[in-house]
Amino acid sequence: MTLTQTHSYKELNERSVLSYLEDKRLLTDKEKASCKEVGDGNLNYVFIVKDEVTGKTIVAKQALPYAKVVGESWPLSLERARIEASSLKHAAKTVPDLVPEVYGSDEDYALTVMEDLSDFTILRKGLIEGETYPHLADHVGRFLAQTLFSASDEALGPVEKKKLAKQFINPDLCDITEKLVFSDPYYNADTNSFPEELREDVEALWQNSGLKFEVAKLKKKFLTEGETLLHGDLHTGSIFVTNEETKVIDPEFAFFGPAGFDAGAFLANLFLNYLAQNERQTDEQKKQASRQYLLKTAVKTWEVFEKQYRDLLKKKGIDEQSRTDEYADYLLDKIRTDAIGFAGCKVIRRIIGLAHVEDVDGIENEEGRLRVQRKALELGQELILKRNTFTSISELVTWIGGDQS
Ligand SMILES: Nc1ncnc2c1ncn2[C@@H]1O[C@H](COP(=O)(O)OP(=O)(O)O)[C@@H](O)[C@H]1O
Ligand SMILES: CSC[C@H]1O[C@H](OP(=O)(O)O)[C@H](O)[C@@H]1O
Repeated sequence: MTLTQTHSYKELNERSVLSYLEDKRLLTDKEKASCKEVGDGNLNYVFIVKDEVTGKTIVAKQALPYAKVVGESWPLSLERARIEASSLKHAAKTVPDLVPEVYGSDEDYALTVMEDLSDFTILRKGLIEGETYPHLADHVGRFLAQTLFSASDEALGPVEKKKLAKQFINPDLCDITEKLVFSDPYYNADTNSFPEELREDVEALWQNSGLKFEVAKLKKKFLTEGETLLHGDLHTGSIFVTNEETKVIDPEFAFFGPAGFDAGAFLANLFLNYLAQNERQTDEQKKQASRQYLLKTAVKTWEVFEKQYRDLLKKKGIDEQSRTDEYADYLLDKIRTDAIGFAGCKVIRRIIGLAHVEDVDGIENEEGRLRVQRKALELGQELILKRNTFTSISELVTWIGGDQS
């Protein structure tokens, strides 16, 4: 549903969002409702609203005209709210069970009203606690296969694909990724944030011209290869989980980019948690169990993705060229190699760049935290430099398990 657009943008708060929702008939009576802002992300407000008359809860997410984490000095287009709502609706066509239902969106207010997932846990938080989720790999593998295939040239044909791509031109948010993932961590940028103790390691990375050349190639892919519609920021803070279900949220970075980017982001965040568990978990058995789970999840996610993507190409590929086994081999090799390289960039940005992850930064023991940060920098660089040498994610994970203990 498109909510009637008769107003200009206003930043909402816990009171005014209730008036707004009552006005749009998404709430019975604002006097019999409660609201809490719970946004812990870098960019937006997230209001959880309870209608005390019906007992139902909904979520209203509003984009701010600037990056919340930085402040008004970093202006950002409100377009991202439309892109997020459109992306969720697009994903719902193929994986309705893996995204929150969108009840309405309002472009003027940069607002999306959606299903409340408060009964779920943010995957990053669960993994930090050493939790495991039996269906996660199946669900994320299916999410990747279905969403990446459904917007590709092979599924839509070039004309329909370009028409869809027009709706997901996302310059501001792509610019954030271009800077924070592919540029700033590789020189002495103001946005960077790392402890002084890491300076030597970071400066060595800045001196590594071979590495920087490979990052430049990966950045070029991100800038120019509009293969399919991406989530654009598929880290473990963008995934809600229970033991049975998985929901992918927060696709405001969606755009047409290289197909390996989302898998790379997901793998990078599993690997960061894997490294962090070494210092977080004191019980040796539990440590091994959770680390094994993380590596197995990486492998299984890829296997599910690859099998389903191959099936989709074969059954739904638009022309004969895209239905051959040779073409599937070629495409999946490319996606895997790119994904490993992007994973490396995503690991490095979380150590050197502006936005860090709780998995690592939340390690209380400073020496332990620095050990993990150094391991992550090593791993990130190896992923980028060796991305062409791995013939499967299973081979990559075996190497990580043996080398990066
Ligand atoms: N549909 C939802 N149901 C319940 N909580 C949500 C929902 N969407 C977001 N949240 C909460 O808000 C937080 C920030 O949401 P997110 O979409 O990641 O915002 P941002 O774009 O600012 O990163 C999430 O970590 C989660 O705690
Ligand atoms: C200035 S935005 C930094 C960072 O935040 C985004 O993540 P999220 O919205 O999930 O908090 C994205 O990863 C950006 O690179």
